[in-house]
Amino acid sequence: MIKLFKNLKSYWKNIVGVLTFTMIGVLCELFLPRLMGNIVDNGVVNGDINYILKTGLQMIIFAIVGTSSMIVSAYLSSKTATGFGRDLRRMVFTKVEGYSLNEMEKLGTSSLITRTTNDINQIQQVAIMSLRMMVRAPLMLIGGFVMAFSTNSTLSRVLLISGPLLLIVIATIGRVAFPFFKKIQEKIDKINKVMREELSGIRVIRAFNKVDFEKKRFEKANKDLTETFLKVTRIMTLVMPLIMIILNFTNVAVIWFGSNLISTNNMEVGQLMAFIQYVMQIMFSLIMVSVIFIMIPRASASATRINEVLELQSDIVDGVEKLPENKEGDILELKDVTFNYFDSETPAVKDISFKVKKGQTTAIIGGTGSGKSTILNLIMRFFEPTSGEILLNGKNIKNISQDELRKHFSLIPQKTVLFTGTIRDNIKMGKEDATDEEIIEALKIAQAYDFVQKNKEGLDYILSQGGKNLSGGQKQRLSIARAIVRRPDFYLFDDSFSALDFKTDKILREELKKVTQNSGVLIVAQRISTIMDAETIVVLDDGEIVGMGNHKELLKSCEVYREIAQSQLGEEALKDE
Ligand SMILES: Nc1ncnc2c1ncn2[C@@H]1O[C@H](COP(=O)(O)OP(=O)(O)OP(=O)(O)O)[C@@H](O)[C@H]1O
Repeated sequence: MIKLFKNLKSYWKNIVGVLTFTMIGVLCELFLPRLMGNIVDNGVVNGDINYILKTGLQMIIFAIVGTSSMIVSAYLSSKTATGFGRDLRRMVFTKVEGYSLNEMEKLGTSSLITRTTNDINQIQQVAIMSLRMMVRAPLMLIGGFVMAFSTNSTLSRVLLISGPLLLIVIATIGRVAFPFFKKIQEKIDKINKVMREELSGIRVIRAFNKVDFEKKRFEKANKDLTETFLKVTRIMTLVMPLIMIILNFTNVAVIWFGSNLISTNNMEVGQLMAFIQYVMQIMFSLIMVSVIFIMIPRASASATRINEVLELQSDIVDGVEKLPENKEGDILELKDVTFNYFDSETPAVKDISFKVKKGQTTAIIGGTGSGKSTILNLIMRFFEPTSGEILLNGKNIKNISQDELRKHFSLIPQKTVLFTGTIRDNIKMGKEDATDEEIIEALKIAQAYDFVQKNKEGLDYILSQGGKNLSGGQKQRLSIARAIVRRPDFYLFDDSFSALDFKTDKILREELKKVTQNSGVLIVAQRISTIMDAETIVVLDDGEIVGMGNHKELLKSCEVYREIAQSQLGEEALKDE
């Protein structure tokens, strides 16, 4: 947690303010019992009204200054802690943005969300408490003790027993509770995960009548979290009664011994009253410390989880070299690329070598799970190849920055992702400064303009989260338009025509040809009709290339391709080839 708190450095002015105002506040509070004792011993006992009024006025001034200082200190500490929380959220977000998909999978989306929200909240709470209490409590403790000792040193011995006793009780309870706090955060992760799956998969869950099953799954996670909370709460409920017992016994002891001292004329009544207040201040400062100690274990479990995110080194490091100028005939080349997912021993793709030339279409075909999407993910550098290299214009993509690399590509992912906002906003993701004319042209090529035009809002039609107010095919066409508007050097289509009917698929590809003449096109497809015109077709089977060439060549040379073609086009169609 200390590591995280180092980020408070930029708030040093606020922190100095908190310390100063807390100090003033505490000093004022410490003087009040002394003044009250004086009123009793010197004013009340002697019947000196003037003294009472004068000292009373001093008490009012001390009270006003003390309270005002505490208000300023509370304001500054809240401002600092919330700013600190905002900084942490920003740091985590920026770090996660730089992760490769491997790291994302290692930590898990739900856990990353909990860490950015709930865990950072814990730290923020502790920061507020610490700023307010960490100065106030020790200052009050020491100041109270000094004042109590200076009021009556004999009676102060009572504090030497009750003070440490209180600390021992609090420390023991904190120690027992610590492991549970870590578990609580993990269980919140779990509940978030179930909730996320339930919400995103609600249609499938209902369609398969799995609502009860999901309910049970949620109940289980919920019960698990509740039980852990209960366990920790049971332990924590011991804190207050134990503190109160010690506090009350201390008071009884102070009054008992104080009365004896008064009866032997070694103490005055006002002094005893002031002493009792100091005891209260000391004990309450110990309670404040205990509250922090109770919060620290949970926050420190959260801090560990946040540090895990901040310290996880991405296996993808930005290169610094510049990409050579684009020329006609620039190519993307994969050379003996092999890749294993982090939790898998067998490679998802193995020894992959092929080229994607500008002005040509290259296609990848293969059964499900044969590694087609993996190849596109490697080209976009979402993952780093385990071995082999990917070259763009002859330069290993490792050596250039990810921004620089991705500028040259438009990826049309298998699962369409659209964002909340207008159609215009979504298309502009491809090119920030795209004009309406460019957007409309892209929509026309992507065969999306007709349905966009049908809405009276046109480009201003607002898409709900994930584009849920559109059909699968409409979403896919918008995703294609977003890629087209960019006019990249390379288009990567990951099974991006699957939701289109055959006719639209055909027209779209014909239109596409007009704008991709100077670009390299890499198409991953299941449908042979989508890719049979490609200059080069790469046939994948179980992560390995089993054939490469054009349609005609592959029909002759590649058994796997022939089988796919046969199953999709029929024996008759193949006879004409
Ligand atoms: N994130 C992942 N973590 C672990 N293994 C994965 C991951 N994604 C894919 N795989 C595995 O890698 C292999 C290749 O997957 P990939 O998604 O590249 O196949 P694909 O050919 O695109 O399949 P499809 O046509 O069904 O989309 C599969 O065996 C799959 O189980």
